[in-house]
Amino acid sequence: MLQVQNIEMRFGGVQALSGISFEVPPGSIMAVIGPNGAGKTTLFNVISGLYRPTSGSVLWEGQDLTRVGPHRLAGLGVARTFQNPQVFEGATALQTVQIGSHRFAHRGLISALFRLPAYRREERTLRERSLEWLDFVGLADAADMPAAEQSYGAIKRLDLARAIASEPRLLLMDEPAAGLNGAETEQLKRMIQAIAARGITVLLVEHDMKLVMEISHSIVVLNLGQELARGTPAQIRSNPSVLAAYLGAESLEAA
Ligand SMILES: Nc1ncnc2c1ncn2[C@@H]1O[C@H](COP(=O)(O)OP(=O)(O)OP(=O)(O)O)[C@@H](O)[C@H]1O
Repeated sequence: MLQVQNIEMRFGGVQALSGISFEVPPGSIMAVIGPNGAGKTTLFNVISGLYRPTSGSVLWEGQDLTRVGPHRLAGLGVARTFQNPQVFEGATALQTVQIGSHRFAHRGLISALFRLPAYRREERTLRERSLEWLDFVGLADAADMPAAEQSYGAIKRLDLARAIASEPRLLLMDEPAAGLNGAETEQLKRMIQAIAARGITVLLVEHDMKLVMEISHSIVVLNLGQELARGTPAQIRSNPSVLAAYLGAESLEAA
């Protein structure tokens, strides 16, 4: 269970977030939405350990993520994707995904240097697992191609495969649909649903209202750093203050 508890974030005189609390039950999909400047990115950065909040905590399986720092997330079963993922120059698609699974590598330097059988076995298993995740995001054919030469949409899918390869129990997604076309967003929707169906908890920050309405079990609407509304897609869609004041009837009706 992810529990966001009374988060407050101040940047100098700017109150970016105040009194933000919600829970995400295991295996469910929760979306954070809101107009520009609402505080979504700030909240995402707090939950993913990038920002230390002014006050409040983010509990994941009893651990406070605001105290551990982003580099320790994988060890706690937490992974994140990026709005604009960077890939290593010269790395293949498969190698990019393997970066995600490397935390499962137990063999040390000596066995790597001498390529001992146990090391080779482990390498083969990690490679096979990474190939499975590449296949999951529809990129099996690109395994040995340079990651950097993939399309923007494919690099985002690669980033998702990298995150999932660490076998997280919680997946944080920063604007997964940004920059994707309709077909790619539809594919993303099925992937997120498949991920949640495996029992992985998903929290996403997203602007694409159609996607949010279709996949979320629960939605938090932020405005000016505060919670404006929270509920199921149907509740949010018919919430007059959300509709009228912040998202605009058009974008919700289109969803
Ligand atoms: N590092 C920072 N220093 C000062 N103010 C900041 C900082 N980061 C965010 N803010 C302010 O906090 C508020 C919330 O910004 P945030 O980027 O979290 O909103 P958002 O909902 O993600 O917006 P968008 O949809 O445009 O990405 C804004 O007023 C912003 O100017």
